[in-house]
Amino acid sequence: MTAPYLAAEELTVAVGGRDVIAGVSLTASRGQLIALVGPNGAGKTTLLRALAGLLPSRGGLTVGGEAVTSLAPRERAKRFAYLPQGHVVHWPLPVRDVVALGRYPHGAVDPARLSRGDAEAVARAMRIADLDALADRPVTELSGGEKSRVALARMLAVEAPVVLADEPVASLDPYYQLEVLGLLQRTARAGALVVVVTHDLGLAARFADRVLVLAAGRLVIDGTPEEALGEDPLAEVFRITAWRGGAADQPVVVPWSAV
Ligand SMILES: Nc1ncnc2c1ncn2[C@@H]1O[C@H](COP(=O)(O)OP(=O)(O)OP(=O)(O)O)[C@@H](O)[C@H]1O
Repeated sequence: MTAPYLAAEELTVAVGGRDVIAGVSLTASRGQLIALVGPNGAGKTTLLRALAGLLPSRGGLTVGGEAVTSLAPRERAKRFAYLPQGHVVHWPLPVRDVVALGRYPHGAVDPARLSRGDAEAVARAMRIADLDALADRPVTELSGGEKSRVALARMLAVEAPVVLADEPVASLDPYYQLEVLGLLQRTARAGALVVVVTHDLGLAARFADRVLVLAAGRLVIDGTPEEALGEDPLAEVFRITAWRGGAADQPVVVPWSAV
């Protein structure tokens, strides 16, 4: 196992006067795809934002051995690529220019005048997200799923060591759900630490190396998909039963009934 790249020690996040995240400790290495799961309101988005230094927190938080709070905003934006939930762009910019916004932390302020390195990163992200055919279309005219892929490509264009994606497949059809999880898995295999928030326990089981289960702001399970999505955690945390099996050496979890 490679050395931890991201470390949180007793991380606590207060929102609206109460601790929404309470004493979360974890370490994570580059090369891993981690699924962050939990019921509605458990604190997944809050934890993801806090890990990127987008929310003030108490406790320890380091990235690459440095305190996240010690990093200048631009340096933080280079270390953490963050895909917010339900991301929308309201300006009718061409898809390619929206993806180029991902190079802003690297100093690219004008999509029409990208350096060669920035242009190559944008082209890589567009290709990975299967957007070449949409490159010149105004982003406002795309379908919800197409917009999601643009947001994903913008995030990938950062080429950051840590990728934090909040429900990246929520509005995608099954083909692109599998494609996007597959590409995030390849991004992890290429050396990034990828954390994905999802309600799709089947995709979490199928693609994640490790699953973090959050309940009422606490990290209650940190384990393999088999451990984290076993019968007891599903009943106690998610209040469901599931059909569990395996295919091609991968765990299969199909939510079955509410308990
Ligand atoms: N700005 C805010 N002010 C007050 N409370 C907030 C704020 N943002 C989040 N919360 C509360 O913090 C808790 C965790 O919210 P969060 O969005 O992190 O949960 P989540 O696990 O991502 O939920 P979901 O699965 O529904 O997206 C919720 O109870 C929510 O009401």
